[in-house]
Amino acid sequence: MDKQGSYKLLHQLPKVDLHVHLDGSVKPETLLELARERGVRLPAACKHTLIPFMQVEDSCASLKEYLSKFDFVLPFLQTGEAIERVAYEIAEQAAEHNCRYVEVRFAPQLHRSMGLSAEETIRFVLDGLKRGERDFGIKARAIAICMRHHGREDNLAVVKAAARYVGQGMAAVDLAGDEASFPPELFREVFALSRTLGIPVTIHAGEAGGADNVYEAVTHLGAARIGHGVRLKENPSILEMVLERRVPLEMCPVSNIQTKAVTDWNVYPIREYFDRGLLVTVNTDNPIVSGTNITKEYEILAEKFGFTVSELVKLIMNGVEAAFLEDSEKQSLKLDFEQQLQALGVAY
Ligand SMILES: O=c1[nH]cnc2c1ncn2[C@@H]1O[C@H](CO)[C@@H](O)[C@H]1O
Ligand SMILES: [Zn+2]
Repeated sequence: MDKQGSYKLLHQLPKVDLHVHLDGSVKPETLLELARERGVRLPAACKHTLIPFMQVEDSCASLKEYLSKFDFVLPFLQTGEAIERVAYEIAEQAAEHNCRYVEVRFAPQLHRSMGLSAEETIRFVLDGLKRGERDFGIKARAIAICMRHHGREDNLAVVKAAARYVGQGMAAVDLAGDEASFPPELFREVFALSRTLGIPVTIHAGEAGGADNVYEAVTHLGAARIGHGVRLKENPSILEMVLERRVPLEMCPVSNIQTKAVTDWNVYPIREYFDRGLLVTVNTDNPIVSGTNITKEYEILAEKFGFTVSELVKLIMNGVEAAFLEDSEKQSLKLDFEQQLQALGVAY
């Protein structure tokens, strides 16, 4: 199939995105409006010239440098209206790529400088996602993030607030931020609370830290999924454990190259993981910061790693399987995907 034909098919395939950050997905045109409403002048006046301030450069040397990009947008994501809108627009952006199910993650404590409580931030994000579900015909859930550089109290408060919204659109809790400086063992108490309160856990691990962090996340923090897990290959016995326990990996190819989780595409282990039978899923992480979208992620995998259409569909269905959804909801999502694949004439 030619390049255009294959992009078209990848675009049409029903997809999921299990790992997308709210503050990494703000459209430049939206940021311009949010700044105007607040009476703040941005360093660029149109969406094209604003992009370089929001998007990471090819020269990005580390996760830490990548994370500095978020400082630019966060000041404008401090009101209920702003975060409701951005959540809604993520549902819209997902639907534009036939992404039928999306789990949007955000850190409540990063949206409180104008007085919102953690619970209020959650309510506004859930409202935006529900409005998006109605208007764009997709399914959306939220994940609340604890930040590695935040204190124990702040993170415990996130878990408590999130647990109150389980069953109302809140799917799980996560740990994000600077992995190299804050290893997962510092957060045992925080995620013990999530187990007590019965909210599922996913942890960013094996991105800016080694495979040991994946081990810690699964065995001590109770992670049911791992964000990225790129560096899992550094320890074959930990890889074996992840395989045996069938812990899905939320891989985000474009972001993983930018943050230097690996040095280059030729050592990106996604093909190796897939062939070993790991439950690899494909996600965007931060569409605007990374300059990506879910179709592009699959296109890169087809181009660089020779994934066939049926292998790409397997990756997609891994994502459906790994979704933080009730069994009955997952079954109906599966059915929806099978019908769409059949209509596209794609074998599954
Ligand atoms: O790939 C990542 N690894 C670790 N942390 C991340 C990544 N992408 C975004 N964030 C962090 O999560 C916060 C809440 O969404 C963002 O502000 C950013 O600091
Ligand atoms: Zn992430």
